[in-house]
Amino acid sequence: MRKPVVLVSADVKPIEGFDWHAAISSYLDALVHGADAMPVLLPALGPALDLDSLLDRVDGVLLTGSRSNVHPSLYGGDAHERNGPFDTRRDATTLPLIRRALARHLPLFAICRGLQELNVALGGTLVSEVQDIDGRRDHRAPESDSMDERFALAHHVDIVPGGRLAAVLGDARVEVNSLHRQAIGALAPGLTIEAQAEDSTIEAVSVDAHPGFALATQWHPEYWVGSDSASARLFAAFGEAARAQMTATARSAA
Ligand SMILES: N[C@@H](CCC(=O)NCCCC(=O)O)C(=O)O
Repeated sequence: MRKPVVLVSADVKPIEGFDWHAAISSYLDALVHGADAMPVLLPALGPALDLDSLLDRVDGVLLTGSRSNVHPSLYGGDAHERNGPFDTRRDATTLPLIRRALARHLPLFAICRGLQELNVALGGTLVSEVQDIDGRRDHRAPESDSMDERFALAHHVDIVPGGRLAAVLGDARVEVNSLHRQAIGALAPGLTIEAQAEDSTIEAVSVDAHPGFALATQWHPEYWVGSDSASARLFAAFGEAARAQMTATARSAA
């Protein structure tokens, strides 16, 4: 049976003297094994891309995390190098992609940097170096060469009762990993908070005008999708939404 196809954001990475367009395998593996969907990488080619030609052919969009930060010039922030590293080609690709995908009501799942891109794409802002803000915890990954240690569950988040995330995870507390220096500052118009950390950091949002799955998490459910129940439920729900999109598209084409 045909499986839904999900467009996955890519970073631009210098490797062996060339620019590569790349995504971490855990996101791709989570789509295949957690969402039963087929990932297709979207190169960060910015305005060279005809996004409608791509979005006509997919059933969902996944925005991955990245160590790079959304360029501060896109939300009136301090564009100093200390707020880097940056990936302006990714920014130039994902921000218009988000707006076009939402306009089409395509299922959208945004993770970490992806949540930050969603907030900026819709007119919100970010704060940098969250750990230096009074009253905030350190949300950065632990110093370690072990990815399991870097992505270890680090703190709990409180899910907003009755919200769209609660519909997937239930309205309790979930333990999440934490690998970020930035966070949502001013929430964009049209976004609703779905979960917060104890220090009030926004940890998940949904898109008000979207009729289906349009969720973003500051944490990384892709990493433990094979062993963590909340992670698995998120990717299963996203896969179900992409499958429904695929079916609806096929019906309208018939
Ligand atoms: N750069 C942003 C977003 C953080 C993010 O997406 N982290 C994923 C990469 C994790 C890692 O390998 O360190 C921020 O810092 O807020």
